Amino acid sequence: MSSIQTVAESYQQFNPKAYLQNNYVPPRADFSSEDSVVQWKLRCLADACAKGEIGGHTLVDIGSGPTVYQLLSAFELFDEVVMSDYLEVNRAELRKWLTDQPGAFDWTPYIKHVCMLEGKGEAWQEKQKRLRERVKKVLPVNIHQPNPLGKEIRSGSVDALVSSFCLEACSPNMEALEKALGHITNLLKPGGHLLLIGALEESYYLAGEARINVVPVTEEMVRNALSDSGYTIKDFQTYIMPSTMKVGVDDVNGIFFAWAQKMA
Ligand SMILES: O=S(=O)(c1ccc2c(c1)CN[C@@H](CF)C2)N1CCSCC1
Repeated sequence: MSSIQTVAESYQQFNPKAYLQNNYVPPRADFSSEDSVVQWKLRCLADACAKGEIGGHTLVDIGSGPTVYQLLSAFELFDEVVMSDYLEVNRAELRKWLTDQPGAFDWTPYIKHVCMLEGKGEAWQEKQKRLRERVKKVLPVNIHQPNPLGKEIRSGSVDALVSSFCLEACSPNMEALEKALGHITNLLKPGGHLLLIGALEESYYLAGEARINVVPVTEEMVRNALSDSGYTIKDFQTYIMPSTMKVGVDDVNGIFFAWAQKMA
């Protein structure tokens, strides 16, 4: 069995609800503190999207998981958004929220915070409604395939990518991570943008019964991988996870945010 197959096996036990509870409610989702990781991450995304350099027709979110918050700033800049995940349980969780079904995760605090950051005085319900309308597809994805989204999305056709906690959490080793980065980069038009978020120096995380191995990466490793894949790095920020947010669900030491542009 290949090491990629081993990764796929470990994800069969993945529980989206447990993952959401571990990471997206307090203390990690603490909106009361400016120093919290949730405020830092939403600010990184909002600032990059406010520069006026990112935009176009199609935005693809690679490895969405069961979360939508990563798109709250970027989606406004595109006509269509495609979300994706390897697991049907995650795609189902996304569709539950996108169609406002009972039991869907409540992203309201995140939507309200991004509306505040954008400072347009917009009602959060309006942004929520627009995001739900803008997401046109929720597709299966496999980053270890040369065409991660199959025939649905052609190489060189995508204006921008977002990807959060995916590459390092779905690859057996750094070599496979770098190949996977190359696969998703092929989806981008030359000059297209990548907003990449991930865990620093994390070796595992828990999601219910699942214990997932993670490739521990440093800032330097991520910078080198992006450069080797033909990107110019436009911004790179790191957040050191405070002890109050180390709650036993993983051994993450920090979070990185990278804004990179595919060289023409
Ligand atoms: O940085 S988080 O605490 C976070 C969010 C998700 C994850 C981790 C950390 C670390 N392990 C990852 C394994 F894939 C998942 N965060 C949660 C609040 S919103 C911003 C992101």
